[in-house]
Amino acid sequence: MGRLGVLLLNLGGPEQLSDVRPFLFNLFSDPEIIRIPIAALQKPLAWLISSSRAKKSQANYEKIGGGSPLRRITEEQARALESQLRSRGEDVKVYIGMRYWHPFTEDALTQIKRDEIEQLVILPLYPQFSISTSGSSFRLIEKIWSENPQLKPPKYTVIADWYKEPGYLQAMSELICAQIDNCPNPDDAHVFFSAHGVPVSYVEEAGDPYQTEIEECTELIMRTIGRRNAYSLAYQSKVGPIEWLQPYTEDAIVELADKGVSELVVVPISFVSEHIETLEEIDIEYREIAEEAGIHTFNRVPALDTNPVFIQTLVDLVLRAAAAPSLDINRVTQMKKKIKMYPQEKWEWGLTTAAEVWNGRLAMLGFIGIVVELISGRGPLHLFGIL
Ligand SMILES: C=CC1=C(C)c2cc3[nH]c(cc4nc(cc5[nH]c(cc1n2)c(C)c5CCC(=O)O)C(CCC(=O)O)=C4C)c(C)c3C=C
Ligand SMILES: [Fe+2]
Repeated sequence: MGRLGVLLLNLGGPEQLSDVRPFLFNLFSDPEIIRIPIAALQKPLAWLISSSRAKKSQANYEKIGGGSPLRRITEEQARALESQLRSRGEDVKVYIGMRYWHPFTEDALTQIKRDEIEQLVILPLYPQFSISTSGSSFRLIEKIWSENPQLKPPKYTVIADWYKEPGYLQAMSELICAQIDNCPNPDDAHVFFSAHGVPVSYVEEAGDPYQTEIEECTELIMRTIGRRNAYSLAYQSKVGPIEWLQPYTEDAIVELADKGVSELVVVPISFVSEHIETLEEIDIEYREIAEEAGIHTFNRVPALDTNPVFIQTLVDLVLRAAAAPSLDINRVTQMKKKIKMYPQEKWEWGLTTAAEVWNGRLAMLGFIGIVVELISGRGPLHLFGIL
């Protein structure tokens, strides 16, 4: 084997308050995050939404010290993984490719080329696959390589998901058990998984396997724990007016309290590092909701960060992937996404799926117009200088 590279994919986060707005602009410019029916409107809409959300988002980042810890933690994970792999005799370099902030995926791929990496293992730091996370990064890599084919290493393989890995399940179980044992009545503690949500349409229309993988993951973790504690799953961090996966975390907490649950062990499930949604949303907002609802013990399970069992799992994943036949991005995406209606560009006459899609797109345009007017106080035609 020639020189091995590992590319860790992650979302990225603003490092200081002035980064928040451009970070949000990058995020909302991604059609895998917010799907604008007309591509030309993606950037103007991203600008509008990021501008209107920036203040609220900045206030939240301010509460956790003025920025996201994601870059620091991902760098620590990369260093830990690299040193473990090197101690196994591998000639390896680990890179970080963030989707929406520094260090960007584009820069990582350029550096990988410069370093003459011969075999690359692409490893998303998301245990479960979603179109909006790993899927978006895979699509970006494909785009960069198709525009600049010389950046593509001679050999590469992709790890699509890894939530079934025994080491990951073990590490999560140990962290959860420690928090169960910290409860006054450990047997009565309710294990409450909170996953980052996605819009329902991602699952029902675009075929995102995310919900299925999250559900399976919680069951596997509970089986690994092997205790009789009650458990449930809810979805957090909803953005915008459309329906996201339910139940929503804030509602589920109140419902559990109404049913008499008073000791909660809260498990962030879709991400392996501390970030704004653990440090602010769970630790501050949801804790407050729980306390008001009468829950007296709210033990949040820490993220894996550089947990040694977790890092060992990443080592095993990389070595196994490097030794196995290559999986390319298109095959992985096809395997993951059972697309029912997107993209749907070919027009057919009649009551066809294409007609439905275009009806939906036109309805969405009308809806976007209303949102633009609500946010800016001016109609879209005025706003874009058309009237
Ligand atoms: C598996 C994890 C994640 C999924 C799925 C996901 C989907 C998703 N997110 C948004 C909108 C926002 N996400 C934001 C930040 C953010 N999201 C994740 C993870 C997932 N997102 C992370 C790790 C972070 C960064 C955290 C940090 O520490 O900086 C934000 C910005 C923060 C805010 O303003 O609330 C937005 C907005 C959508 C729309 C979506 C699915 C379509
Ligand atoms: Fe998100």
